[in-house]
Amino acid sequence: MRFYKVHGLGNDFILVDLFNQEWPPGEDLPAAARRLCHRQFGIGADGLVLIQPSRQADVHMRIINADGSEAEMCGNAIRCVAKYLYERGGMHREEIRVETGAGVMIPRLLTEGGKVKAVRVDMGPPRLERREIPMIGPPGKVVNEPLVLDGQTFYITAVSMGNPHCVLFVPDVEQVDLGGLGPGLEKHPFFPRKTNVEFVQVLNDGEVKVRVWERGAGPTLACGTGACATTVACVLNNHTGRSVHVHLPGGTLFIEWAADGHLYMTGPAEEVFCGEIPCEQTTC
Ligand SMILES: N[C@@H](CCC[C@H](N)C(=O)O)C(=O)O
Repeated sequence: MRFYKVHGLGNDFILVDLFNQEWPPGEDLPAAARRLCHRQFGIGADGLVLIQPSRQADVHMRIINADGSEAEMCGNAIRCVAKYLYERGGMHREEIRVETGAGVMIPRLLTEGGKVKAVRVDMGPPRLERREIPMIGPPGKVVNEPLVLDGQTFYITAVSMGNPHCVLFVPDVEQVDLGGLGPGLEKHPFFPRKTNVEFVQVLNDGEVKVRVWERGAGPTLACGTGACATTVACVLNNHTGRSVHVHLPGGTLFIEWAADGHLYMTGPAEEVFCGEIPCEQTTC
């Protein structure tokens, strides 16, 4: 099977195009993702991304986290998918419709001299009702609400961008014990489908610094849906305006929560190398 190694600000993926090759019949997808994403025993990645035919859009994108769980949506992967389709998939047009577990998203290629410089994605509206996150508790939005973990109280804002996010504001992201707090918050009983976690330091009205603990992948260098959820949380807590530069360990995403209620994410996408996975190695 041919694959492409791609990343968005260091959030890296193994991209497999299933338009012209078949996923081996009977091959267990979660187990294959765990093996292929392994940093020492596999190719190494935060997730496995499959591109398949779709009935409602140009393509269907599936994202399997490094632990084998399937996510509804991935912001960094969708930019990589759009760039791949433009450059290698014969979809040489500005807008591509991508079906995801969170609905149809629309990436727009920003080109210069025929080369993709960045991708701007219509990420749709955020979902804020508690049951839509999903999160346990009474109806309503979850804005700056207390959550207790190991006897410590955190104030969280919950946002779904199709996938769940728990946003916490901190004075200094560098002081956060990501490996200590991340897993406990990800698997907190309040979140029946677990959650991604963003620690956010507000720099000014239009800039924040973020460190992410991703559901199913652990600490990553960037998270597109996380940057969108962060912007929404910032606005709901009166910390920033609606256009925010989100600085992540791997680089910066520009997020706008527009008047139409949709989030628009702009950032780069890179292809690093391609290769082939011998059939027997996809069997775990
Ligand atoms: N890195 C992604 C999100 C990937 C999925 C996430 N780990 C989940 O399980 O929801 C992004 O850029 O949005």
